[in-house]
Amino acid sequence: MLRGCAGLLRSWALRGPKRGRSFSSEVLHVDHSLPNPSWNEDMRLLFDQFMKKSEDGSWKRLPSYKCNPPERIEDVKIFFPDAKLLKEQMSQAQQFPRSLGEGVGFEYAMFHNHVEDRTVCIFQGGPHLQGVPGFLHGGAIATMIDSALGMCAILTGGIAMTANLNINFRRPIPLCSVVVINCQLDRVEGRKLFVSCNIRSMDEKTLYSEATSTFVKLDPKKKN
Ligand SMILES: CCCCC/C=C\C/C=C\C/C=C\C/C=C\CCCC(=O)SCCNC(=O)CCNC(=O)[C@H](O)C(C)(C)COP(=O)(O)OP(=O)(O)OC[C@H]1O[C@@H](n2cnc3c(N)ncnc32)[C@H](O)[C@@H]1OP(=O)(O)O
Repeated sequence: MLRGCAGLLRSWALRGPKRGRSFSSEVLHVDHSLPNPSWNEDMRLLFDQFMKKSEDGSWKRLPSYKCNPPERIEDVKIFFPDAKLLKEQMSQAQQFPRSLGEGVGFEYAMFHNHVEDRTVCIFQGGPHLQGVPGFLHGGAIATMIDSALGMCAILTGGIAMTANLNINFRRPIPLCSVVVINCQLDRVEGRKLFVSCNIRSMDEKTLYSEATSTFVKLDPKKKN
């Protein structure tokens, strides 16, 4: 199903990539987990359904930006005191899944349920994420899985990194279709957070992928 893809490519071709643009702080601090014109009907429908579920406070939409705010960078610096974070590099740094143009890469929104330790990510993979013609690249799928599982782990356990990620790709995901990544925290053992997820079609009939992962909470006593 390539619904919406042609239109996206057309608008990308018409506008062209914004070459050499320096990002203003306004652009960098836009919340990208809100609907934009590239979202197709399915994506909007799911978004609205989860916003409805968020009304009683059980689910919370997770805002998402191209750049981490300074306080987040400070949080992480505690664990990497010797890291040479060059000012110039840091000023250009962006969250990988937010680094592509609107509609052509990773379009997603995440919602978290603190009581159930679950994170849901609705994901529309754009035309620049192609692997086998017409389908998403496995690396793009892995990126979204890692990001969604990462949020699930970090929101429960604090700052942690992916130590291990196992994915079974069961069915190819059509480019520009909308899928749902359902993540859950399975258990915690010391600093290890065991999380898992599946990726399903909107109607839940197709199981595209399943994954399990171990995140390890960073230890401030260790010099990373
Ligand atoms: C990721 C930074 C998050 C920053 C958060 C900040 C702000 C939040 C804002 C936005 C969030 C944005 C994104 C979040 C979403 C996505 C996150 C993406 C995450 C990544 O994309 S991240 C990149 C890839 N990731 C790495 O680059 C890790 C490289 N790696 C290491 O840095 C170390 O390896 C580390 C730290 C993992 C562990 O090192 P360590 O020295 O602290 O711990 P140690 O080795 O002692 O192990 C302690 C216990 O974990 C067990 N253990 C260790 N390794 C294991 C493995 N592979 N499999 C199974 N179990 C394992 C041991 O067996 C022991 O278990 P036990 O205690 O039972 O003996």
